[in-house]
Amino acid sequence: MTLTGVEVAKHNDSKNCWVIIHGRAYDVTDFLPEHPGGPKIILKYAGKDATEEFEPIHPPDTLEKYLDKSKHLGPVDMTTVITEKMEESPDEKERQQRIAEMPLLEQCYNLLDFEAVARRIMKKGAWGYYSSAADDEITLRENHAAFHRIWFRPKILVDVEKVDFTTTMLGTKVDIPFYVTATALGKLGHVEGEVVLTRAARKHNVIQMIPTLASCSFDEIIDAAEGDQVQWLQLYVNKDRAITQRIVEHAEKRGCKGLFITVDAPQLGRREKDMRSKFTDPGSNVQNGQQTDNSQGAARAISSFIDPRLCWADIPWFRSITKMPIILKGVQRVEDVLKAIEAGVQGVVLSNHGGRQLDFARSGIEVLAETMPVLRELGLEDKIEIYIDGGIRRATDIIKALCLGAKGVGIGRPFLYAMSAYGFDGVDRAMQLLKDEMEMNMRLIGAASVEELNPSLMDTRSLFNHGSTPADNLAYAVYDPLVNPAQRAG
Ligand SMILES: Cc1cc2c(cc1C)[n+](S(=O)(=O)[O-])c1c(=O)[nH]c(=O)nc-1n2C[C@H](O)[C@H](O)[C@H](O)COP(=O)(O)O
Repeated sequence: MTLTGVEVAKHNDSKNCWVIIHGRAYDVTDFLPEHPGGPKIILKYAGKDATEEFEPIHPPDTLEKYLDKSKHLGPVDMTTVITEKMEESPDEKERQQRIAEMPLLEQCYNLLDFEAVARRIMKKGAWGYYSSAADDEITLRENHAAFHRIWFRPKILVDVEKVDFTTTMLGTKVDIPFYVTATALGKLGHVEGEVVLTRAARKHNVIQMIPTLASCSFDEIIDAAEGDQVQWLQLYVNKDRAITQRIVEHAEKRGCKGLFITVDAPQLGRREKDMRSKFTDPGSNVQNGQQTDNSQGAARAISSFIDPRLCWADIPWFRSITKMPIILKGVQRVEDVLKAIEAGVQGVVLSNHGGRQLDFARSGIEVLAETMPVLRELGLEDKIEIYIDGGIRRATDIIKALCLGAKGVGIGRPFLYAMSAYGFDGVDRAMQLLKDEMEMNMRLIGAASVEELNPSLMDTRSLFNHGSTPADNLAYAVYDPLVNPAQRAG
């Protein structure tokens, strides 16, 4: 039986709450207290069409999987639904104007150009989620700044007519030593979400790491791959291990070639830009009488399932449930790299989650520089594949990582920004720019293949010296220079 918009609109409060998603009505009254994002955001759409808000945050099979069938109320005649077309706010009008004036794709010459465009044209909530990092975002900026403390010692008179920067990662041959790392909620930036990254990864023969918290369903992303395209799974371990086992076994069955267990997020970091952008709207009637839970940015809202008990004792269990190579993503000190080798995993990603977790964690490149000499001294450098991510924006950053001994690097935000601003063409251009930079810089450093990249090509003496810690933008923005009490009194 087809419902009308008027009928759905009658069920519009916390005692009786129906919503419309993709033209079908659902009774979510009983689900309100269980919603990881809190009841508030659902009640805002009680009795209305919630599709636009639902879409970027939830994979399409969410309601099928998690809402009892008895609550699926059937189709709604959408011609009878009164959509409150939010009168375009002045902000939205200005944003549309910036989109109309945005630079041509060809005017983006490097990965940071995409960030500049994305910042101007993305919706506040989406920009807040992608760009945010933990606390004062010092580590976010350190990730990029650390590369600027490493200088090259290039060789000359080397025949570099032919430069080959292909390599292998976990046994897969790739065109260039980077992969698309896991970044959640792809549909915040682009209506198609993560499958855009899948198509670009295929075109450039690089690997995509599929996030647990993708907007697209896992199977959609797998199905978007073609031929022998390789994908890895990034896993947030669920408190309910049976769910985790199901996810891992399904990923292996669907052909994933690596299990990247995220180990730096027993709780998601406090990302204030993300939190702020959740409450830029002038508030809504649903806050009346509701304890406003403003601790929820998108991150907190979608991550309450993550298990903070995850520990080294769990690794044998993971090895028992899958044949996929296991990589620990988010390792931040050499002692844990040694433990990872002992635990028998195949790799680590030296990473601080793009600065989104522990602020003042060191950059992946610095931890790499700490790690490799120790592994070489112990004769362990071939026992495990080492990756890094965080702040990689130039091919010279990739080359520095490989010179220090990394197998490859993960890149996150740049591809999100390129996708959000220009869709597939943006990601395609971003990857091609890196390939062009890689070819040029390998020639200029005097290396014809990745095998020739080694520590002697660099001067890393300043790398460990944090004298130039990134400016503390937030504190300086609010810092009150009036130090003399008399002045204050004035
Ligand atoms: C930018 C970004 C990064 C996220 C990310 C979402 C965004 C928008 N998310 S998060 O919401 O939970 O934090 C994930 C995630 O799902 N899982 C994960 O392992 N890393 C996550 N990361 C971290 C990512 O995998 C890389 O470690 C990080 O992005 C590398 O730094 P750059 O962005 O500077 O390349």
